[in-house]
Amino acid sequence: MPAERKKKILFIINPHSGIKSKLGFVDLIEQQIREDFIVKTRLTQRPEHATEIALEAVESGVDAVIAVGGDGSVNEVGRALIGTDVALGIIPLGSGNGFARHLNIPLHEKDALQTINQFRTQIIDTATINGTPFLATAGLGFDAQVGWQFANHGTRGFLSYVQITASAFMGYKPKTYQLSIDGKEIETTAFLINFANAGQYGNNAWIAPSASLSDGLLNICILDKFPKYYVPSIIYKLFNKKIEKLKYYRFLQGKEIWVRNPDIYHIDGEPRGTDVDLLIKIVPLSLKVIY
Ligand SMILES: Nc1ncnc2c1ncn2[C@@H]1O[C@H](COP(=O)(O)OP(=O)(O)OP(=O)(O)O)[C@@H](O)[C@H]1O
Repeated sequence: MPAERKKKILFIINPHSGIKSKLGFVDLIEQQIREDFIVKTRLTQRPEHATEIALEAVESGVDAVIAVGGDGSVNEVGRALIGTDVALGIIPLGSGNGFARHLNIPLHEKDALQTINQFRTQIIDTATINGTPFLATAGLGFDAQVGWQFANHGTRGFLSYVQITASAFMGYKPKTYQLSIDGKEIETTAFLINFANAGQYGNNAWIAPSASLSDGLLNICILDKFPKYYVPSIIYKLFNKKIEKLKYYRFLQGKEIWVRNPDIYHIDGEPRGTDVDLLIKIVPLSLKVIY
């Protein structure tokens, strides 16, 4: 009987993500990944580089590309794999790691590497915003504000998120948005609006606890204007998967959403600006992931 073909996997390491050093990670891969895989590793040299490397890897016939980093890295690798049979693996070494946490991928590197050895896969939905793919969440309002400030902050990691969220909150004013969700028009003044494929921002802040990666729908989460004394309750509910019980929160579900000229937004935590309307669409069952 012919021996089973060895699977080819490429690790793409973002040295800039999170606060943990990636020095020594290549050695750890060599120690931990079983010999029945053919393994290569590459380091990114700049933003978007991971997408270029992953596209080349797809062309060369790999079985999986593993993003070593946070949600930004997962997005950059994942977008090259959408619609192919190549699996996305994740070693969560970012600041928030929201997508990996939603998939229950262990946060400890050695344990996360075991998920690659096991190579269990599932097919999930992804989404696009004006054609650019996202995997976990995209958002407007306060979400986008935090995304901008975090991208321009000198240091990464959870504590930087806490600092930035607190400073962005001071003086933040809710805005009015016009949306069309599967043809239904809505005008609303909101603190933030999140389009959730996966359930959390990262660091276990669950903005959409009931979001599913395989239901063919996005959760459109709206946090209305709220009095300041509600902040402790919002934080508690966000980190305990109870935000859907908050009276200033509501969510709808949809497949295709238009947003009229929102100014700034984020895609998987990475900030973007726009002067055109946004079209956000679910792409059902479009990406194979190792979980
Ligand atoms: N070599 C590099 N130098 C500078 N920036 C890079 C490099 N490679 C990738 N990047 C950029 O680093 C940014 C942050 O990466 P990533 O999102 O993985 O980590 P994080 O922001 O710390 O974690 P999380 O998104 O989970 O909070 C991304 O925008 C990515 O484009």
